[in-house]
Amino acid sequence: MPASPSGHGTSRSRSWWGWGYADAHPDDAECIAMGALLPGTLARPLPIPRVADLSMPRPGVTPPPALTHLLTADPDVRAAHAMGKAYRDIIRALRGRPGRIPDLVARPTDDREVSDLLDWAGGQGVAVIPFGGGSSVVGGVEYRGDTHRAVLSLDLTSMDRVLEIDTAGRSARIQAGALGPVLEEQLRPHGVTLRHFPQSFEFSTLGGWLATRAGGHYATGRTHIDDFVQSLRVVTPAGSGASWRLPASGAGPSPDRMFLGSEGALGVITEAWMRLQERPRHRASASVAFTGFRPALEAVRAIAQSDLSPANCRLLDPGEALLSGASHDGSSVLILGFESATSRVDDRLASALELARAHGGRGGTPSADRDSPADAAVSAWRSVFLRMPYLRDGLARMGAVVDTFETAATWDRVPALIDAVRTEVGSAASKATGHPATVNCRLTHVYPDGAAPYFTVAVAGRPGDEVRIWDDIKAAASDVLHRYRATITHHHAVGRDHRPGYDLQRPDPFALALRAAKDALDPRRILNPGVLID
Ligand SMILES: Cc1cc2nc3c(=O)[nH]c(=O)nc-3n(C[C@H](O)[C@H](O)[C@H](O)COP(=O)(O)OP(=O)(O)OC[C@H]3O[C@@H](n4cnc5c(N)ncnc54)[C@H](O)[C@@H]3O)c2cc1C
Repeated sequence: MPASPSGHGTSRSRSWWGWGYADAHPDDAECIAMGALLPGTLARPLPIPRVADLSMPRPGVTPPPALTHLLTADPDVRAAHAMGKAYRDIIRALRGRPGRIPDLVARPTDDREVSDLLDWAGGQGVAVIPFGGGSSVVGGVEYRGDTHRAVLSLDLTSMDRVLEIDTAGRSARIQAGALGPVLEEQLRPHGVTLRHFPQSFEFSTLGGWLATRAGGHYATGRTHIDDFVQSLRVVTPAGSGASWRLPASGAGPSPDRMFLGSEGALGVITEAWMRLQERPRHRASASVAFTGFRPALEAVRAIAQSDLSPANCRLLDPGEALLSGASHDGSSVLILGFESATSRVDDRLASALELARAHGGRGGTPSADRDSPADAAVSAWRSVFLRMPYLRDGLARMGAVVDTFETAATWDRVPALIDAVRTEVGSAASKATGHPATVNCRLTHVYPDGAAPYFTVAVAGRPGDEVRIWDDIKAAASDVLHRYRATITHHHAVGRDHRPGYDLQRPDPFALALRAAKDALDPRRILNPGVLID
């Protein structure tokens, strides 16, 4: 059995403690070079942690013979399922203090087996943590309680098939444990795609996307996975069921809406009918530089409020632009991209560039209408974007405190919100560490009525104190978001880390209804305890 969830058809092994493939992590020399850019970091990287060094108690529960073929207590597998992939998780693993390690990991292959595992766990007082790719960045896949007899990580990645394709209706029935590439590989021969590409695409699953309401690469329009859902099948401790496949329905509150974003606390999503698209044949992209960030925000608002609907409309502030190599002269950079399966997109790009220039944007030579961008800033940004999680882990090895958080707010609040986050989070980070901190911002998704700013914080930590420092930084960030009535998360989900912010954000009657749903569907409180509702 591999050391971590599927390497999806490759022989490469996944890192149990860090992002992605173990062989893709920066080596010591690269870590040291990165650390030199952040004053106060360590002289040498922390060693790569070893599972053999973890203290791992024996499983606190013995499964019945009928289920043993689905379960493993292999230490490598247990360690790989102990946490998600936030900075908080990476540094705890590096320090040899991961969260509570699950007693057992189960890999069911169908609904019946999921249901049998839930029945057994309910009878034994075992907490069940649904686990897709384990890419949660909000403490969504770890157990932090002490009221359950044992913890079972329910890994869905053996349920990874595209079961049916409805070509006429352009939709497919897909098992929830399919990792992004596994799912797309099965759709490709049919000329269709789900075309949902979160940054974590390679190592996250359809079920995880649905359970967290993930945000994909579309910057406008269909930004969240919700927009592609036709129906869901869910197994709960109280029974299983599927919603009808419908193109749209006005029949009362949507059953799918109850499980989208339910983060494994109400049931296990086992499959979904998903709306597909033809593969795009026409693409065009360009970047535009701005001297000031405010005019750039205005340009983005104008584009978001037009009917141009760019697939990519990422605004990078000067720090982000520098980090990704998109600019070296202190400019903010707007990356624009258009795509279509049916018609050329050059005119739409030209119109967006016109709007950007009307707000002071410079440059913006459109690429040819093809896949690889001609624009150097667009290319630079794309390659750093995909490598970024590996670099973050390298910086963590150098003792840096470095992670991201994201939000969304209406346009009337966006500029002041971004300023307040930069100032207040930057000063909280410096205060907590005694080192200068950087807080960079980009807009990942934009809407006619608002935008989703995404922040990256980097500061040298104090050895051994990194988790507390990050928690202080996150608390300062949550305070600002709450004050500006900006959501605690636009797409990273709530998990355990965002519970306080989520509790403040949701209306009381809704909390009552959620608690009632939890009572009805999970009466023994075994599913992902501590997430969304107690
Ligand atoms: C480097 C990096 C980049 C990221 N980029 C993005 C991004 O671009 N957009 C974005 O939205 N998020 C992003 N994330 C966050 C994360 O990838 C998403 O939350 C993703 O949707 C999680 O999918 P997963 O399969 O890994 O789920 P997991 O991490 O395994 O689980 C996430 C949550 O869903 C629950 N769950 C998982 N599967 C099921 C199921 N079948 N039924 C019920 N509950 C289930 C879990 O219990 C947990 O609460 C990123 C994370 C990292 C580390």
